[in-house]
Amino acid sequence: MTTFKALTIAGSDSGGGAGIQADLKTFQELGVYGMSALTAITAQNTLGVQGVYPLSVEAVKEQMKSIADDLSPHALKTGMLFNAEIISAVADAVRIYSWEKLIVDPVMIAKGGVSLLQQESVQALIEKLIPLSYVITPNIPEAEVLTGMKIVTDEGVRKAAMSLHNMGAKHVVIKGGHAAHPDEAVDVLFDGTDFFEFSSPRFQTENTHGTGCTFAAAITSELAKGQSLYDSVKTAKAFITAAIKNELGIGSGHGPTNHWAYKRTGVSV
Ligand SMILES: Nc1ncnc2c1ncn2[C@@H]1O[C@H](COP(=O)(O)OP(=O)(O)O)[C@@H](O)[C@H]1O
Ligand SMILES: Cc1ncc(COP(=O)(O)OP(=O)(O)O)c(N)n1
Repeated sequence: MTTFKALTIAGSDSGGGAGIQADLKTFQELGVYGMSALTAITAQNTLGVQGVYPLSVEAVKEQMKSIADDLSPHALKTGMLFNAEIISAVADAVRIYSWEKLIVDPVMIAKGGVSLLQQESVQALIEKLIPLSYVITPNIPEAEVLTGMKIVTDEGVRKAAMSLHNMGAKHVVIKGGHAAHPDEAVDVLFDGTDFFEFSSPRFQTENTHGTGCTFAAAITSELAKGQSLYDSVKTAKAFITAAIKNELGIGSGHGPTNHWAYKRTGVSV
């Protein structure tokens, strides 16, 4: 039996709802062996981010080398990368180690407004990492920063997806958590030719901390297992919908999602 392996290159969320912790919980729930290369440590809880401590680029490089030397991943995702030096090191590693199926979740700002990516590093993301990506998974504000477009309509989402594809991303998934639809949360996949929509009811809840990380990690897990991108996004949408719907209700701010829910309850969308 093959053991499918996935790697997350991201920051630590001490509160366990987002970042590396969300990614590893998702990999585990979806039956994939999870590995991590930490880029930064955040002191964080459901109330916000209290501290950000980036690791040295050498520390990030060494973790990636250790993994490459022994435990080659079937797919990998990036989350919080924090600065241009780390972005460059990750892009180099993807090329040097011939890592395929790179999912770039272009994390920029945490819910409370704290920056998880230095503003001047956006260009490095565009020039170095996006062209290597198999899928990029921005939310709407991230897609706006990357494309320079203001996105207010469904047509705007599609134009931004085309623009990200033109930047070199093989596929684009624009997440709809921040869209204007009052009743639905709609994510849009663009494969360079066609658009596909994945929709769920929009839940009225404050407990959506880490939804973006979890959704991208679920796509990564399914791609690691060899599923098609369409099926991977479909499963990821069901996973995140179950995780939001069955909220844990912990913490007094924006609570984390429920990573157990998909396997325990199952949700088909
Ligand atoms: N209130 C909600 N109800 C249902 N699904 C949601 C809700 N908020 C976000 N989602 C879903 O969670 C995933 C992450 O979306 P989004 O919130 O846009 O990302 P991010 O956490 O990066 O800002 C997407 O699949 C989105 O459709
Ligand atoms: C360490 C770390 N990485 C990423 C995030 C952002 O997570 P996201 O899934 O976009 O969720 P919110 O921050 O919007 O709740 C993070 N907060 N911390």
